[in-house]
This record gives sequence, C-alpha cells and structure tokens, in this order.
Amino acid sequence: MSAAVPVPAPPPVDPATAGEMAREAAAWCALHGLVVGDRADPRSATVPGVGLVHAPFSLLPAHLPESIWRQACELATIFNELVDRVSLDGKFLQDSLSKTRQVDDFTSRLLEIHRKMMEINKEENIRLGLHRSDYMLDLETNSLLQIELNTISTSFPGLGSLVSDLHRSLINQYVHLLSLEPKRVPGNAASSKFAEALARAWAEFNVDSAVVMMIVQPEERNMYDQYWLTNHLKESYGITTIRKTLSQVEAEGQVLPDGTLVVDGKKVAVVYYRAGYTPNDYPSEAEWSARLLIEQSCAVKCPSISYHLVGTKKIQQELAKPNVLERFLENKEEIAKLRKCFAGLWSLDDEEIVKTAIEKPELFVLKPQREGGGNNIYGLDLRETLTRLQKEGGDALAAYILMQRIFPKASLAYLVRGGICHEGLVISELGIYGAYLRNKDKVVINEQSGYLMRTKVSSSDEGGVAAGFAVLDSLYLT
Ligand SMILES: N[C@H](CCC(=O)N[C@@H](CS)C(=O)NCCC(=O)O)C(=O)O
Ligand SMILES: [Mg+2]
Repeated sequence: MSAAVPVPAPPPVDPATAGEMAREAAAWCALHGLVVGDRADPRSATVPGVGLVHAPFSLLPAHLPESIWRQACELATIFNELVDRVSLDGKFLQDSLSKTRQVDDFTSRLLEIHRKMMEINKEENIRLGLHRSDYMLDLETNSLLQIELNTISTSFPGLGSLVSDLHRSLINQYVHLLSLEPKRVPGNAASSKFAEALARAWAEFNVDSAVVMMIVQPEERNMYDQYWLTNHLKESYGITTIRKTLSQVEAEGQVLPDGTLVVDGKKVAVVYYRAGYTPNDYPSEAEWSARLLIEQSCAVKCPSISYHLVGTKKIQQELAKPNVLERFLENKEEIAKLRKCFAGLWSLDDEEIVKTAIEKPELFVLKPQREGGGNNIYGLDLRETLTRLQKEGGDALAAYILMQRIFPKASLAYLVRGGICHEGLVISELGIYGAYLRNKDKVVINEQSGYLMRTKVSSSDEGGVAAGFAVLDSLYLT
C-alpha cells in the first residue's frame, strides 16, 4: 500500500510573474553561456557559435532536505575509490560480464579490448575518473537510492554549475516575491573542479608540449558544456585541448615505440571521452581500432577501458550482491553507507523476480547495458520484453538487469524550454560528480566535485536532458 501521495504545493509565484522571470532567466543564460545547440538550426551541432538556444532549465531550484544532500556528497569519495579498486580486478570484470558478452555485441567489443590489455599486462599508472552518481529520493521510504554510477562521458559539469548561479541570481532579483535565501542554493564548482582534475592528470603525465584530447561525436549539440572545460583548461592552466572524433583518431593517430600517443602531430597526455559510450559511436571498424589504439598508448584515459566497464549496469547489479563489496573495500562503515543507497537490483537468472516483474511491471525498470538515455524499458513494454525473452530462453536475458523502480515525490514547477515557460508536475534526479586521480599508489585527487540536478515531468519515464526529456535544475536545501 503506497503512502497517500501528498498534494503538491503550488509554485511560489503566479504564471504571469513566472513568465517575466523566465525572460530574465533566459537572457541570463545567453549572457553566461548556459546554452545548447538549437535543433531547429541544421548547423547547431557542428559549427560553434551558430544556432544556440538557452539550455532548458527549471525556473526555481528543486527542494532537497539538507541531510539527504550531505549523505549524497559523502558517498562520492567512497564510490570513487570503489571504481578504482574494481577496475583493477580484471577477472571480476570478465567473469561478471561473461554471459552479457554472449548476447550484447557492444559490451563484447569493450570486453575484447579489456582482454587484450590484460593479455599484455597493460598497467595504467595514472588513472583519472570523472564520475557522476545519480540518485532519486524514494517517497515511500524517504531514502536516497542510486539510479546508476556513470564512469564515462558524464554530461553537464559545465552547464550544471551555471544553473546554481542562475537560481541564486533569480532569488536575489525577486527577493521581494520569494521568501527564499540564496545561500541555500549550494555552490556548484563542477566545471572548475573537473577542469582541475584534467589539468592535474596532464601535469602527472609531465610532457609540457602534450595536449588534452577530447573525443567527441561528429554532431554535438552539447558542445558548450564541453567547451566550458576546454576554456578552463586554457584560461586557468594554459593547456590546449584538441577535439577529435574516433574516426579522426584512426586516421591521424599513432602510438610511438615508447607508447606515446600522437594525433595530428601532437603528443596526447590525456584522452577525455565525451563519446564512445554507445554503439552509435562505432559505426565502422575504424572507431573500434581508434579505441584500441588509445587504450594501448600510455596516455591517461578518462575513462580507461576498465573504468568504463565498471560503470556498466551489469557490474552495478553484481556489486549489489551480498559480500561482493567486501572484496573491494575494507571499511565496514563505508560499505554500509554504499549498501544503504542501493535499490533492488537483479539479474534475470532470478526466475522469481522475473515472474514478479511480469505480474507488476510498474514496480521495475528493465535496463540493457547502454548509456546516453532512452534505452530503459518500463511498464507494459517491460512485461512484453520479459515474456518474449523468457520464451526465447538461452542467454538473451543476460543482456539486461532488472531494477526496482523508484518513485520520488512529485511537485509543481515551472520549466523553461525554447523561451517558453510551462508549469508541470515534476520529479528530479540528483547527480553528484566525483573526481579521482591516482598515480601509482599516490591518490592525487579524491573528491566530490559539484552536482547536477535534472528535473522532468513526472509522466515521462526517461530522464535525459540531452535526449530532450528533462531540464537542468539546481538545489534548494530545506
Ligand atoms: N553528447 C554527450 C552526452 C553524453 C551522455 O549521454 N552522457 C550520459 C552518461 S554516459 C549522461 O551523463 N547522461 C545524463 C545527461 C542527460 O540527462 O542528458 C556529451 O554530453 O558529451
Ligand atoms: Mg548513465
């Protein structure tokens, strides 16, 4: 029996005032680079500075209890360390993904690169992780539950931190209308902290003429989120970033006998992936050979193939099994803190849970090993897919994991997209960024590096901003 759903309080301003605030806020976005490429302009994903529109945003910050905020922040350094420990256990990664490998070609290709690195005993002395752990606050149990841990191409460190500034500015400007305190919007330094971690990794590589290479998609409407990091690297550290697609790396790259990666004539210190996380990024063998070339080099990979695999949903589900965390972490309190935020996670070998999910599909999410939004399966689709996979039998089930569906509290909010302010019933997802940099046994950085709040209409299953379902939000601590 679910708790009586509380009637959401109306937003603190009337629609007319909200419209006026939205115009001020959209102007603020244009002035501060809180922008994305506009789908309406055919050049917006390929030509910088052309076809921009303000990033979709929530007019006022989402409320979150301060205790939940502190709990989420505290988990960041523990998850950072966990990723690094698990990444070193190649056998655990290969074994855990061995059945998925049989039925999921993309995961199989990643594992093949990982296996080749194990075969040559490839060691990554300098390891850089720029992660985001996503959570929802479950209404029924009032507990913070992890949706997933992203270890590759975590979006919005650049734009997300700007939304906190936007909201603080609006609260100040409309203080007479809103009884809100600007200081309750937590500072958000994701942009500068991620840039600092990239810069520190570059410094550990210790070749002054080397560059940071950002792996990007041929078309990218989220390029300004990426350029914020490029800008910090240049302005604050004098480090040059080059933008290359995987196919350009294949055409222009080589690994010297000493392991140095050279692309377009430039030595590469750090490879920062903002592509390569989805099968769509590997339309031909050229992209796969580029990924392998990069992995074989001594450049710092963010993420390495191992870090990438640790972030798969199958590994998330394996780590949630009893006694598995104990293989990687010693501190009992830290293990307990991680377990406390684990939602229900099952492989489809578990016939009981598959049966329950077919009976009550609304209580579950069916997840393939995919990133980038728009891949998860809900409701009647979930029932049909499970029933079909069961009939097919064999290992087809191993391509998926089942997860408990989390129901956060819905509230009324104003969302602004394309200059238009809409009122909607929304739910939010809190992402906490974590940066981890290690050089052999020296942990150079292990920190919580800001946050991302994404808010979407509660009727929408999927929650991606880039995928067009959610808006960028920030936090108001209550
Ligand atoms: N084009 C790429 C997009 C990269 C991407 O989709 N990243 C995933 C994690 S893998 C992610 O963070 N998704 C949540 C952000 C959202 O809501 O859209 C980029 O930004 O460089
Ligand atoms: Mg993800």
